[in-house]
Amino acid sequence: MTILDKIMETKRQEITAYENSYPKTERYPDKPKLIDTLRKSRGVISEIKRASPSKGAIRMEVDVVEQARQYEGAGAAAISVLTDEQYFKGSIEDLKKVARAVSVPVLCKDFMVSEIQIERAQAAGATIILLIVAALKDEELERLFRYADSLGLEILVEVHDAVELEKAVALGAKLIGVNNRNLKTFEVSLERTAELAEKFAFDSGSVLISESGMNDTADAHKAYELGAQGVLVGEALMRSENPAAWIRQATGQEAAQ
Ligand SMILES: O=P(O)(O)OC[C@@H](O)[C@@H](O)c1c[nH]c2ccccc12
Repeated sequence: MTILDKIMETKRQEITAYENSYPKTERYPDKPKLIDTLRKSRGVISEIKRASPSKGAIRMEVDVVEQARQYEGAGAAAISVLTDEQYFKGSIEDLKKVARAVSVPVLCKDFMVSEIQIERAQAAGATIILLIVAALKDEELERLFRYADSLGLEILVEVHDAVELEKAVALGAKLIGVNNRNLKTFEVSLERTAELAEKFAFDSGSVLISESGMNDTADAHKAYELGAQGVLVGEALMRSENPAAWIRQATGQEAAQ
């Protein structure tokens, strides 16, 4: 059983305890659409990630609001918040706190298998959800995509190979993320972005986002050169003493030191 299988199994158990509906009671600061931001300029989707199955603890004690404000202040295109508790030590509370504090798009980073999680993410202030092609049956992927779309959410569709990319395109996904990390083996390589960028229809109006494994801002520049319009960065920003400078360097607002 791969780690992805294991996470999905846990997730299916976990969500049985969720409430049946999440009324949208709280108002969060308005946020633009990530697709509009990325069509205008390249950007860093900056992640709040306390821990991960592949790396263990990264920064368990992070002040998520403080971290998110630094990201936003440096011009992050969006903020991604891990909400999975068991494997990533995040929470829906982390997401709420961030969504209240910032005016950039907020991505609920979790393993979606059901509509109820999507409602919960939106009620917690997320404007984007993630759907991982490798984790879903075609029918589930399509159903969850349509559902999130009908709620006015943006959907980042994550792919890892050419077959998955075709599925994302067939769905009509506008935000397509190439995960450089294989969620089954943990192997990481920017080659995944290189390979799928060759097959990507850049004139289609969709944008390519290169996810994971950016060790430094030079990696982000490489991803942009390959055609990515956005990069999704977690660990490097969480470990950086100056995440704001990292983001500015990655977007070319500040020279590398
Ligand atoms: O910390 P990194 O290597 O910069 O990666 C960030 C992000 O891409 C990664 O957290 C991620 C990408 N897809 C996911 C799906 C589920 C959980 C996590 C992820």
